[in-house]
Amino acid sequence: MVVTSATYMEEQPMLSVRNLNKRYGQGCKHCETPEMLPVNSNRCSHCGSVWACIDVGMDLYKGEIIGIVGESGSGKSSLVKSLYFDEEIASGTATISDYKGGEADIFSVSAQQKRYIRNYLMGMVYQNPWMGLKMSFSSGGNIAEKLIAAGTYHVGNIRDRASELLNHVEIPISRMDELPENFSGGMQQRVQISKALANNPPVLLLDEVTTGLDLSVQARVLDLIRKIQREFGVGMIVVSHDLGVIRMLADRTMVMRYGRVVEQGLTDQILEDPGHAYTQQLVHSLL
Ligand SMILES: Nc1ncnc2c1ncn2[C@@H]1O[C@H](COP(=O)(O)OP(=O)(O)OP(=O)(O)O)[C@@H](O)[C@H]1O
Repeated sequence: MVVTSATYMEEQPMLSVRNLNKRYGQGCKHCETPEMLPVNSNRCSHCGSVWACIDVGMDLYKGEIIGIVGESGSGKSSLVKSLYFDEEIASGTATISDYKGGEADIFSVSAQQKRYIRNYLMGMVYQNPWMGLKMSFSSGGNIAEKLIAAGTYHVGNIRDRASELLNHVEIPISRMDELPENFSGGMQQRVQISKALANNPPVLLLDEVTTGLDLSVQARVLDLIRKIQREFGVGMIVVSHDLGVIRMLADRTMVMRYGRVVEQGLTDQILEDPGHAYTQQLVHSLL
């Protein structure tokens, strides 16, 4: 399944994903392929394996935000974690226009090339800041780690870039040498965002980044994400179970259930006039 929009059709997508399948567990003769499972489940009742993503496809264009919604366990996080190589996929392909002219399947390249892609071409912001930040490093040190991985070694340059990034996410420069452990949840998310942006990646993946934050703190992080989209033209995939977040951020939305994309389209259209019964249920639960 592929999300496209006439507005973007003339450009080359920054990120294209095709037929992505992700399974947790060894599988058995009853679940060798996801099609062998009933449509209303993605878990094998025989061996307990889960097909977390089934035949997922999308095209993400420059400066666009695609929202991914769905109830808990629908496969949203597995999708972005697979794209960031945190998880091994079972099958599928993905290309990035800034990588080898958009010709190479990023899932098939070497571990070293995957590290390159993670360092230069994609940034990831996790729901849990402990996954995205080293809490024993200062916030500046966290950004430095990402810069060093991409070949910036000059201390002065690193501090300048870290100051610029922290300033951008409204963390006082005076706190650059403090451990993020001592920061509030909203501040930790902003440090994570600055770290993810360190090497100007064209694609940013955000997994439930405002979940668990107070509403006012949440609003500030959402504003920041919008600002980054406007100023840097970064393409983003935003995972959220919260349709309010999706409404505010996403140009287009994919709705996932049991690992499959059940509906996709322009966000306004999906929220105003949901076609699939499951989306209708999600939208009505928000009202
Ligand atoms: N490490 C894992 N091992 C085994 N199964 C997993 C693992 N991670 C996720 N799953 C299963 O894969 C399916 C999809 O999980 P995933 O976390 O991607 O869903 P989600 O839509 O992001 O849910 P949530 O909103 O609760 O984070 C679920 O059935 C989940 O139990």
